[in-house]
Amino acid sequence: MDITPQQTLISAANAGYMSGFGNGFETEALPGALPVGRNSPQRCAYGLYAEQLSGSPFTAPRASNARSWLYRIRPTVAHIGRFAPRDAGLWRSAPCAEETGLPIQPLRWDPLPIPDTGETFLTGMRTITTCGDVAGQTGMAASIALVTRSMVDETFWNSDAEMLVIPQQGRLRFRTEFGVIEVAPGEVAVLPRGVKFRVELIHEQPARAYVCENYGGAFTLPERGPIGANCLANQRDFLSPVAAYEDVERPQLVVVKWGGQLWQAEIGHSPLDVVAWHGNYAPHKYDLSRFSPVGPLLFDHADPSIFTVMTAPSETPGTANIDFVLFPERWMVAENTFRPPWYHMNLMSEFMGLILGQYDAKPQGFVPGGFSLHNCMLPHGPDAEAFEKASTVELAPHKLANTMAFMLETRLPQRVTAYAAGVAQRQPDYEACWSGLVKKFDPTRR
Ligand SMILES: O=C(O)Cc1cc(O)ccc1O
Ligand SMILES: [Fe+2]
Repeated sequence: MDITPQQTLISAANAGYMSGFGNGFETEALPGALPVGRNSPQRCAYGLYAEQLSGSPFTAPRASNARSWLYRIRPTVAHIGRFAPRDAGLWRSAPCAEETGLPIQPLRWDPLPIPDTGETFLTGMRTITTCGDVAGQTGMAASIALVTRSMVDETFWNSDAEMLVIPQQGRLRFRTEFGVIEVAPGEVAVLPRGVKFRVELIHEQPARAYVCENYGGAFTLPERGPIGANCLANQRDFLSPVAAYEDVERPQLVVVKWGGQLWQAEIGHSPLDVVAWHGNYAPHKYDLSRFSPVGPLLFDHADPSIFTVMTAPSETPGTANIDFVLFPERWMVAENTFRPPWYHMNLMSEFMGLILGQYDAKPQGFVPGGFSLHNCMLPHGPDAEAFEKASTVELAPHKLANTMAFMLETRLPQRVTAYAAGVAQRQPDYEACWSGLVKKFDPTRR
């Protein structure tokens, strides 16, 4: 693990992970820093302050109750000065009813280019869609982060949302108050609401990442139903970091997203000062290649919900605020079946991205780093080329290799930002991909 010259990392254990989704972890960077058998001793070891971070109401049912205890050099109240508003650039939050002039239609974009300017994870955020309302703790935003430089002497927390980061190019290091997480394309990181972090590039290679802000209840693993205890995303493959802290005294910027706006304050020390922590509210990462897909073994195309990696439920059973769905490498074996996605319209609103390779329903035009939006009750499905091929090909077992697409599916219609509507990478003629679907009907031929 690299230590940038600006950092003064005191603890040695800064690149380790602990396994398990939502486990009750405990980890300490100095021996004996964690109190034993209690949370709030009269005096903590090493002169640390005890602080609780609650990701759910105290009274939430056990299955969704999330909190951690942090033992830190200074409590968070000592990490904030007087906050002043900060320009959010192209970062937007719901409700965001910008005038776009776009008619309703499926939309698709080419990858946004990595800029020449120095952009951090915060300044490089470009929001594409929003839905719901941050103040109502419902809905989400889909953004692309274009990162060309590391954050230095700057930390951030998001009071509005849990953040799911899906790198597509370049690697990212999240120095969080819980420890260090590194992710590469093919992996994802989840930063729970309120967790402080700084984002660095690895070897200063620029990065492009899809970012989902979940304004609602936290992502969890989907129920497995008849699938049983194994396959899909397995608990043990989710990794949370071991404790690592900075004892740094120099000017720092603290940036907070709160109420759909950015705020910043200057302080004199690093807020990433947690020496030990325990609990089940913590950032984590997941390697998408660990997802074990389950699908139709004989005929037909199952609903894409079989590929749900994580789900953020709403109050209505089975109606997710967000489903994070992966279309991974897999064998296609169904007999006498049109194997790609069927044509359909849907209550849910679908934002899709492509991490690598090619997506079977859209062999052309949907390229790695690109994204599409199939909104509530708007038609979509395979393009004409995919239809032609899939309805004439000889059906042998076939491996869909070199492919990794994902979908953020939300119950709420997504609104496109003015930036995304106007950006040069929006494909003005996306719907033309279906224009070759000509009438084949012939009542005299079965
Ligand atoms: O390609 C898409 O748009 C996503 C999608 C995948 C699938 O397997 C079924 C329906 C669907 O919309
Ligand atoms: Fe769909």
